[in-house]
Amino acid sequence: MLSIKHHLVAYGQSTIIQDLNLDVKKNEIVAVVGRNGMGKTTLMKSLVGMTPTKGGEVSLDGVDLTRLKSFQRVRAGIGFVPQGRMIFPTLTVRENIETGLAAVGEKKVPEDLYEMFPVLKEMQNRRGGNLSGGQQQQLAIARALATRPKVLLLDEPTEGIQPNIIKEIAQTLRRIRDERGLSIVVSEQVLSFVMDAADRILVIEKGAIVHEESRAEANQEKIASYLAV
Ligand SMILES: Nc1ncnc2c1ncn2[C@@H]1O[C@H](COP(=O)(O)OP(=O)(O)OP(=O)(O)O)[C@@H](O)[C@H]1O
Repeated sequence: MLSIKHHLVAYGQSTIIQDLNLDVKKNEIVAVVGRNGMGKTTLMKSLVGMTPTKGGEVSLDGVDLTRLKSFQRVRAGIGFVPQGRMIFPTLTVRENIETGLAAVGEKKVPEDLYEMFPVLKEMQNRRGGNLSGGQQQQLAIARALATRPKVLLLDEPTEGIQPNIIKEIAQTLRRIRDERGLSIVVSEQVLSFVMDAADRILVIEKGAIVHEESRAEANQEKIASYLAV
């Protein structure tokens, strides 16, 4: 499905992602966990083409993305929910989703997206900035799903979200996976969320995967030790 080989990302002289290898299977939810500054955002941005890569190969369903620009990667099936959600606060909910549709040349918000997020239908004419944090996260996910991705990337989706809503986001991700049959890669620091949402957990340190476990067999203490400051 998503195949990342010898991935290398650097800002100038400083290498941030070092020879990272990862295969994500169809229908799999993979969490990449790590402390602040370990390279999670850089990894996500480089996969969607917002940060240039220095080496390696990225392919999706056998299509080589390595040399594609961001909009081409989105058309090839990469969906992205950025850190901080980055919804457009002065646009309405519907207009926010439409910005995602524009990326793939469509206009009308598909009804199945509103079925998945009924609150967004109710609030479709409200400004995005007036939604709660959890609702904004749903909006950012809906905007990304509007491009009909094969793999959805989410960068720290629980950041700034109330603890009781964090559980809902985990359920939403599993529901999206079950209903849409896509793969998900999510970067995180909140271990409880990862244990709710992911099938496989990878620990990133200084841009390299240093530990990997399936959720079913995960040693939470060990993973927590990587997250401790
Ligand atoms: N545009 C940039 N230019 C130079 N260095 C950068 C740039 N963006 C990030 N870095 C550096 O790259 C490293 C990894 O940062 P990154 O944001 O990917 O980490 P992160 O794991 O996502 O952390 P956070 O949880 O704080 O977002 C850090 O040392 C950071 O200072």
